[in-house]
Amino acid sequence: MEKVVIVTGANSGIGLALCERLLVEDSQLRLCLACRNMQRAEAARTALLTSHTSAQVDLLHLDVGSVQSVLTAAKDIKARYGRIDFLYLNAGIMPNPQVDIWAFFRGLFSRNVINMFATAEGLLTQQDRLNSDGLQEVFSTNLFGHFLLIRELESLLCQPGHTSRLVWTSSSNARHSAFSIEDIQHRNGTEPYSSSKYASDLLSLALNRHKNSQGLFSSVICPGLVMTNLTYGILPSFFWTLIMPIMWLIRIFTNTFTLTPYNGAEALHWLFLQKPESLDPRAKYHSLTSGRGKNYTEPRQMDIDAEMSEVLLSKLFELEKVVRRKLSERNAVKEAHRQYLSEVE
Ligand SMILES: NC(=O)C1=CN([C@@H]2O[C@H](COP(=O)(O)OP(=O)(O)OC[C@H]3O[C@@H](n4cnc5c(N)ncnc54)[C@H](OP(=O)(O)O)[C@@H]3O)[C@@H](O)[C@H]2O)C=CC1
Ligand SMILES: CC(C)CCC[C@@H](C)[C@H]1CC[C@H]2C3=C(CC[C@]12C)[C@@]1(C)CCC(=O)[C@@H](C)[C@@H]1CC3
Repeated sequence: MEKVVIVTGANSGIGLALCERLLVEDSQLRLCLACRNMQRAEAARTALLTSHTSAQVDLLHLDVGSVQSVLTAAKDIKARYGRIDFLYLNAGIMPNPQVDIWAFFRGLFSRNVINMFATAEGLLTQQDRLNSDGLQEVFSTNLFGHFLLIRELESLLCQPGHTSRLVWTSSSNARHSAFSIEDIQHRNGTEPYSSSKYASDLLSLALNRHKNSQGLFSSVICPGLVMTNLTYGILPSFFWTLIMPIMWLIRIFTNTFTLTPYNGAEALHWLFLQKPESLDPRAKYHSLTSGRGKNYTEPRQMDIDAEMSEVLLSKLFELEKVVRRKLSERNAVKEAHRQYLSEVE
């Protein structure tokens, strides 16, 4: 039977490259591009169908940063598909990034230079804001929207006799010190991206502990540094093009500069081919590219703590309750308003 694969944030960058690679791997796939921007999603679908004319590529509207959109999309998925084989939780944002130039030059002449290029530790901050659900936007997009989606799809993801897989596009920028269990949304810090990615690493561990027995397996990957809209938000694309020879040079010292979306999707593609029982729930799977341009995947142990992952999970359940209650109150007010208008008209 054909596999059902859903990819969030599939209209560009690593998500789109993954879709292309998956169709090369298995042309019988039922591939669903779950995207916020439908115009870009349509363009991505057209591009995929140009090289895979008989492929089944569906589109689904999903804004992971909106609770209402996640609930509607999940309903749609349940109506369309009888099963889910892979759910790639790839959509992500890094708004208003700022590079600390002085820290960069200090790092350049320190012993920590390779780690700095691989993780951007101490180099990057972002400015976050509240979204219309009253949640921090980065937390909501990179983590909570995906969590809610999983919760809504539990009946499909945990079917007896069937294995389903979750794959998170995390980052080597995920850092314990950027995350606080007292402030899971990162309201009070300047590294919401790092915090949200660390939270996805924790959540994946907790999901494995609770859901493996029901046939649901979760993994996290880091695609390395890839030239996409996300990185063009850090430095303009012409600048990246200008320093490309330097980037190729750096690749000799660190294999984390994967640079192209195709290379960055390596670990996502590799996981598609693995048996879930053979995977380590405490490992992050890194897409790596050698100086000679060879792609490979390498597991590296994550700095995560099981106890903290349990606390995070219970906090997410709490927040889910609050968010659902707020949404139903908001919808009730909207409905009352609609009824009032229809009566006075
Ligand atoms: N590029 C890099 O170096 C690295 C990237 N990553 C991660 O890889 C993932 C993919 O990013 P990348 O390909 O680089 O960047 P892109 O900006 O190209 O892709 C991000 C995708 O996420 C989508 N997206 C953003 N917000 C939402 C939302 N609210 N709802 C639905 N979709 C949304 C975007 O859609 P839209 O067109 O609507 O904006 C886009 O399709 C992210 O999770 C990122 O954090 C991790 C490590 C390194
Ligand atoms: C290489 C150039 C001469 C100078 C570039 C300096 C910085 C802008 C980059 C150095 C390390 C990079 C990096 C990321 C962004 C750009 C840098 C800070 C990421 C944080 C992008 C998103 C991720 O998730 C990480 C895996 C990247 C880690 C490295």
